[in-house]
Amino acid sequence: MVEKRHFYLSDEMLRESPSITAYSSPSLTRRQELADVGVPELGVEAARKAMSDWGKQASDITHLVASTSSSGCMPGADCELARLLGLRPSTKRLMLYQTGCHSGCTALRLSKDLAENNPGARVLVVCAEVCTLSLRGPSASHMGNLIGQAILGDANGALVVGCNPTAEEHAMFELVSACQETVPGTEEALVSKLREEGIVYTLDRDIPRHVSGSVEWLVELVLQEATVSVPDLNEEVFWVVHPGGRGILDRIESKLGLGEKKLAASRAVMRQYGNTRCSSVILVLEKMRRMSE
Ligand SMILES: CC(C)(COP(=O)(O)OP(=O)(O)OC[C@H]1O[C@@H](n2cnc3c(N)ncnc32)[C@H](O)[C@@H]1OP(=O)(O)O)[C@@H](O)C(=O)NCCC(=O)NCCSC(=O)CC(=O)O
Repeated sequence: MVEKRHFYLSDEMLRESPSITAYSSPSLTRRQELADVGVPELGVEAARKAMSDWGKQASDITHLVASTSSSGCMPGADCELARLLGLRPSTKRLMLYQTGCHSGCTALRLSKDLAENNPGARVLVVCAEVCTLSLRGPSASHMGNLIGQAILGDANGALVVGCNPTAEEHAMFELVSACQETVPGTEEALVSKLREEGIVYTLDRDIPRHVSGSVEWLVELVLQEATVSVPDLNEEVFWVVHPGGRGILDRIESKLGLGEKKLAASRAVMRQYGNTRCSSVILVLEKMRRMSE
């Protein structure tokens, strides 16, 4: 289902750093050097587009929530993003490192709380991913790694979150409610470890089954928390689902009995970019927005 992916790492960079394309070779320093530059460099492009869409100035941003699983350093990518964007030094920054694919939703959830609890706040959310820490060659004994190498790609997404839009602001989505649930017994399903050879992750073959096994009660819970009644999950509901993998989307669709067009935005992003971890959800929101237009 993945037809195209985009990578920050060029052929030249890979040839210069063969330790990155080996399955296991000490390479953390080189990987981190590339991520130190790549994450803010690409994140800033997404942020500039989101801010120009929003139509206001960098000085109007009060908070910055940045997320990536591609790096880890201090001062963090948030600091460099703020500098490159010309945000005010008093901008309140929050950096989310190594929080995985669900971090796009985590960033949205946090930005909602920040916007609702700080009158006039305008929160810039930047989700930036480059595969510099996790790209590696195959190993016959590590299928979960190979699956990840086959579906993950690089992409960056950004948006501005606030409450009570002014006359010049045009809100595109409303964050009605946000929640997080930990599904018991899935702690070992997706594991990512930072080692001398970079990030080594393992995707369990049962991930699609775990997701589809809990999606019904999770959707019920979300609707309950949002105090929204949805008699038919196909009617008047738009679905923005993290494109984790084709198997995951297929199983969610069949478990919830969704019509084939309901996950079209997620499938389009999967086709054009692959699974881009925390930025995926912003890409799907953007796709949904364009499809709705
Ligand atoms: C990769 C796929 C598209 C392949 O789908 P297919 O229908 O082509 O094939 P399939 O599922 O039947 O799998 C083919 C064979 O590979 C095996 N297989 C599949 N996944 C495996 C894994 N992770 N580890 C070991 N083996 C695996 C299957 O058991 C099967 O073996 P046999 O033939 O012996 O039966 C799908 O399996 C999928 O979407 N998987 C989920 C990918 C995933 O984990 N995404 C989450 C990414 S992380 C993320 O999004 C969050 C984060 O990072 O935080």
